[in-house]
Amino acid sequence: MFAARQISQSVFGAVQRRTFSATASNATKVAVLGAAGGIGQPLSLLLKLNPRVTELALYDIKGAPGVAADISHINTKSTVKGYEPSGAGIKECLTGAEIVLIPAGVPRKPGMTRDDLFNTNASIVRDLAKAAADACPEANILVIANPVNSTVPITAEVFKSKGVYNPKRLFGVTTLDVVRASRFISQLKSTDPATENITVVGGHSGATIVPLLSQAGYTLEGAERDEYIKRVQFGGDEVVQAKGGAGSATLSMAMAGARFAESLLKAAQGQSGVVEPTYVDSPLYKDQGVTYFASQVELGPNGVEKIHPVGKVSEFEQGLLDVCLKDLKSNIEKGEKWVKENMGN
Ligand SMILES: NC(=O)C1=CN([C@@H]2O[C@H](COP(=O)(O)OP(=O)(O)OC[C@H]3O[C@@H](n4cnc5c(N)ncnc54)[C@H](O)[C@@H]3O)[C@@H](O)[C@H]2O)C=CC1
Ligand SMILES: O=C([O-])CC(=O)C(=O)O
Repeated sequence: MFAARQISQSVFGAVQRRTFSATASNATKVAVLGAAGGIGQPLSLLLKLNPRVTELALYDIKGAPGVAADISHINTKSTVKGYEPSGAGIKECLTGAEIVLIPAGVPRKPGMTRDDLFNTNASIVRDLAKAAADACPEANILVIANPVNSTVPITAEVFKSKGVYNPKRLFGVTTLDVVRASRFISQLKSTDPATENITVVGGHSGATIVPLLSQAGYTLEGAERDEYIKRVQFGGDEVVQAKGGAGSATLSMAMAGARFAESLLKAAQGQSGVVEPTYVDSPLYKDQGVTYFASQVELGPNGVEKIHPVGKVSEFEQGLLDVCLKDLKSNIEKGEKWVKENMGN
């Protein structure tokens, strides 16, 4: 238990570290769909180290029992079980889950945009969302699979079609953008990255990722500003290039996913004031036809507790937001249109 506490403290961000408690008060089942993948494996590892998780259910079309057997030897209290499409399958994996993380889907190769993944990942997410809507309609669903701007609306439409949609329980995981924005500013300003917490709003691809440096009291100018914004917006591409065809960010994403899950668990277990930026069904720009938007969201026992407004932004940031909203609207509409035409059985 001591080791778990130390590792958890070192992997989660500043907000988590200030408030971290190692006491698991509730029985909490967490499911990972796509658990044998590049993100799924380290994410499952980090969840095994989280004392708030009491049962870990790992599903993949291949390899999950092996990952589960491996992780189950770690000396923390939670139980771990792997599931494949055959046998007990996804239904048993999901039944009773409080949190379902979905990193299942193909990653990018150099030269691709996240939207290029749509054709493959839309149907994967749709089918997993159907399984979750049937087996654990009240769970918190955390969508990691790209393109997040579209896969979240797809998930929502599936839940709506089954009459179990609760907008407070559906989250697009954009935590990695916050992690990057915080890390990259710390490199420019020589600060401790663990104490930075840059708000990032919008969505999760290129120009839809809008870091709000002004809200952290920072002003960058000229080329330095442009390079910073580009690095945050295209941080994913930096990793895709460096991996040279072997995939996209997995380890930093696992950390980001585990951080978001930890925030939800803390809020579910009664801690107040837990705030994370996340891409949710949001009223903020509905009047402009943008029905999902990432902003600071206070989490609570019912999922989304309060969606904070974007707040004061600089003129430059307003320009970024205008571009973001245009792209986001078309990403959302694409997902909704596709799933309505391809809902299947
Ligand atoms: N939201 C974010 O910030 C980020 C999202 N991503 C996205 O996460 C996704 C996964 O990335 P990686 O783990 O690197 O890919 P990966 O290819 O290493 O792993 C994906 C896993 O999903 C499994 N899978 C495929 N279809 C499935 C199905 N129907 N049911 C269950 N499992 C299924 C595969 O067998 C594989 O194990 C990609 O779409 C990627 O773009 C990646 C990084 C950051
Ligand atoms: O870039 C990608 O394709 C994976 C991703 O979403 C990220 O690293 O932010």
